[in-house]
Amino acid sequence: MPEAAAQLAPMPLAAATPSPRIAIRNLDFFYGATQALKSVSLDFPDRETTAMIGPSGCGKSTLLRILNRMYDLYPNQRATGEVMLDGENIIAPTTDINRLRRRVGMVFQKPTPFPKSIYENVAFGVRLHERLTRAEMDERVESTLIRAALWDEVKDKLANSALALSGGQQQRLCIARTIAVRPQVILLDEPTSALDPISTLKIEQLIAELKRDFTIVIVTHNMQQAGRCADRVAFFYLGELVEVAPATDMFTAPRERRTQEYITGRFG
Ligand SMILES: Nc1ncnc2c1ncn2[C@@H]1O[C@H](COP(=O)(O)OP(=O)(O)OP(=O)(O)O)[C@@H](O)[C@H]1O
Repeated sequence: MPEAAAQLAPMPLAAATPSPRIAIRNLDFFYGATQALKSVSLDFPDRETTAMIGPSGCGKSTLLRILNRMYDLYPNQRATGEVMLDGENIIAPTTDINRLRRRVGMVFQKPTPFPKSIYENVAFGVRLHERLTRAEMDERVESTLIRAALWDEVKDKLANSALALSGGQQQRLCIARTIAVRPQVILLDEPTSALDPISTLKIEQLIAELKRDFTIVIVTHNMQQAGRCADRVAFFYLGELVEVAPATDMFTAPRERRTQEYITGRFG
């Protein structure tokens, strides 16, 4: 092919690789003078679950908190580099934080339902962003609770306090509250560490179900959980991303010695 024609020929498509919903490039993060993340570059593909693992203090939660600009609440915390969400650098000062937090929802380690009714827990965030009729809101609450695998357990007590639910039910309600506003990305910070094994299994099943519609990023200390839930696993050590790989490869044939030592329990 002549050179000019070759330049015009379409690039071959990487069909097997889904496009990243979030693309991080050269991300540094500082708590005052302490650098907690060092030149991290990492993609979070759409409709996949990525687990972040690594020993305590390696920067997993810091990275999660960057993705919805939680660090903005603290004046001495600072991120530099690029965190592109659908082409927009969300760490730029011009980012609309309210809009970002609607697009990127977060579920915390301990279930944190509002001290309100089950219905209100789901409806509250929706009201901040949308004007729905009563019937539309009823429909949103029901469909969301179905999606969060909680409807059958709560449909007859929607007016009851969310605080009367079990820990596992409360965490599913927190997931419902997050997905009710229709985000693109769901961040989960050790979402089952306060739960019993059966509740943990239900949340893991729910995560597997939700990834059909969302980009999911989960921080977990539990390697089995990462293996069960995640399509891809990213291993961090001392603020650096050591390697990222499909979950099956990461746990059977890690490329880096530090990853191998960590997943075989030699440190952390
Ligand atoms: N508010 C803070 N002020 C100063 N340093 C902090 C703050 N929060 C975290 N750090 C430091 O930043 C580094 C990364 O912490 P981070 O909480 O992100 O780690 P982690 O991998 O999530 O740990 P863990 O698994 O224990 O939750 C650690 O060295 C920690 O001491």
